[in-house]
Amino acid sequence: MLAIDGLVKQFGGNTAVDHISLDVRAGSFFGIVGPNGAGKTTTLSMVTGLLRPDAGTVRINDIDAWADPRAAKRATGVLPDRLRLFDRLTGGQLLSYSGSLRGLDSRTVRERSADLIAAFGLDDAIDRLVADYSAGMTKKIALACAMIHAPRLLVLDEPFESVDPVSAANLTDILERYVAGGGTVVLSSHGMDLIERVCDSAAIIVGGRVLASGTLDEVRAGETLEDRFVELAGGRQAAEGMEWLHSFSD
Ligand SMILES: Nc1ncnc2c1ncn2[C@@H]1O[C@H](COP(=O)(O)OP(=O)(O)OP(=O)(O)O)[C@@H](O)[C@H]1O
Repeated sequence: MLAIDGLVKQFGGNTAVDHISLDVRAGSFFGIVGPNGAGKTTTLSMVTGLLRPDAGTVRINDIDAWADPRAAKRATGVLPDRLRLFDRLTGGQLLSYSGSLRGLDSRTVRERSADLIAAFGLDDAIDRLVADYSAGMTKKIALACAMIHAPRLLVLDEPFESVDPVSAANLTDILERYVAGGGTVVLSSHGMDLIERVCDSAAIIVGGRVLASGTLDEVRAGETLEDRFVELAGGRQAAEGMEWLHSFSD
């Protein structure tokens, strides 16, 4: 469903993504983990057409995403990092707008919006401006907008950040049903437990490179995902120094 081959991105002298290759099969729930600054957002931005790669290819459903971006975008729903939404619209208006942009007729938009609003538990918020939403509610409306055109692939950059546990469980449920129906999810997250619970495959990215990828069991290699992650990311750092922090200001 998604084939990433030899992706490279440099910012000045810094290689943020260093020949990343990943294969995500259709119907997979794929988690990407990595320390801060590992290159996860940069990789996902190149997958979704938001950032041009210096080298490498991205194929979505056998479409070269950079040679035929329109076709690739039709197949993809995206929740980018640091998302800027048209937040002077209400949640309902934003959903309609997203549906229209995707070429859906108004009846389909109405029907799907109603389903999404119910599924995401946004009934009470739908007539309020998105600018007034909490961070978690903003994630939910953005995810609903990403799903309205029924894409084959969902690419979600930290979808659970700021989302409360009940909503996260609800959101996981929605995504699991989407995958059970043949959809494919690729998400990045710092939530190891969550990835272990919901994903069937994963990749650990450190320093712009894939250090492990495959089924969850292959990546864990007999450990917990968190232990394997910490090991590959260079181990835990002993918190030394900063004795001044115990001197307290008063
Ligand atoms: N627009 C940019 N200009 C310059 N450097 C950038 C830019 N975007 C990302 N970088 C750098 O590229 C590297 C990878 O960043 P990226 O945002 O992809 O990491 P990440 O794995 O998503 O991190 P986090 O878990 O903290 O979100 C970092 O060193 C970052 O400073």
